[in-house]
Amino acid sequence: MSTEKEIGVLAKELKANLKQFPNFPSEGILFEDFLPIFAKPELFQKLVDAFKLHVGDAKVDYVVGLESRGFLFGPTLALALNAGFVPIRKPGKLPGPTFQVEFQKEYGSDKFEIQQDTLPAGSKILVVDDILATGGSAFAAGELVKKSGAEVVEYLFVMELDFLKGRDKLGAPVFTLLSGQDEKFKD
Ligand SMILES: O=P(O)(O)OC[C@H]1O[C@H](OP(=O)(O)OP(=O)(O)O)[C@H](O)[C@@H]1O
Ligand SMILES: Nc1ncnc2[nH]cnc12
Ligand SMILES: [Mg+2]
Repeated sequence: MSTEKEIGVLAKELKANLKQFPNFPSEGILFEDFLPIFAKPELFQKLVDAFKLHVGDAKVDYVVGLESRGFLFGPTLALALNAGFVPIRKPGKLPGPTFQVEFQKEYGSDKFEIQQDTLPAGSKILVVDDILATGGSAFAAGELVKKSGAEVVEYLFVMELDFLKGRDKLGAPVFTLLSGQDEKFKD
C-alpha cells in the first residue's frame, strides 16, 4: 500500500470519531471536537502513526505545539519522531525572556509567547495544532519561530476549516490529516 493510501485509511477511522457541536463557543461556529481520539489508545496511536508516516524521513529537530490543543499530541509526536518538543503558550505562562506576538483568531484576538533561546538558530521545526481556522494562531507561531532564528519546515493540523483560507497566510507547506469544513456553518 502507498504511504498516501495508508494515511488515508488511518484518517478515515479517525474522522469517524470526531464530534461536532453547533454554535459552540458562539453562534455560527460548528465546533469540531477531536478529544474522543485521545480517549482510546488505539486511535491516539493511529493519529501519531499517520503524522509520522507523512513526515517520513524529513529532518525535524523540534515539534512546536500550540497551547492548548496542540499540547495534546505534540509531545507524543515529537517523541515518535525523535525530535524535541517546545511549547508556544498564551501570555504570562512562560518564565524567563520570551518573544511575544499578538494575533486574530476565528473568534477573538489573543497573544502567544515562546521562550527565547529554546530553538537553536537554523533548526528545523514542525508547527502542530488541532485546527487551522483563520490561520491567525499558526501565523503567529510561525512569527515566533522566525524570531527565534529557526525555520518552519511544515505546519501539521488534524483539521482545517477550508472556507477560512487560513493556509494562504502561512509561508511554509501545510498538511491537514482529516478533511474539514469546506463551507461556513448555517443552522
Ligand atoms: O486558525 P485560528 O483562527 O487561529 O484558530 C485555530 C485555533 O483556535 C483554537 O484554539 P483556541 O485558542 O481557541 O483554544 P485552545 O486553547 O482550546 O487550543 C484551535 O485549537 C487553534 O489553536
Ligand atoms: N470550528 C472550530 N472547531 C474547533 N476548534 C476551533 N478553533 C477555531 N475554530 C474552531
Ligand atoms: Mg488552540
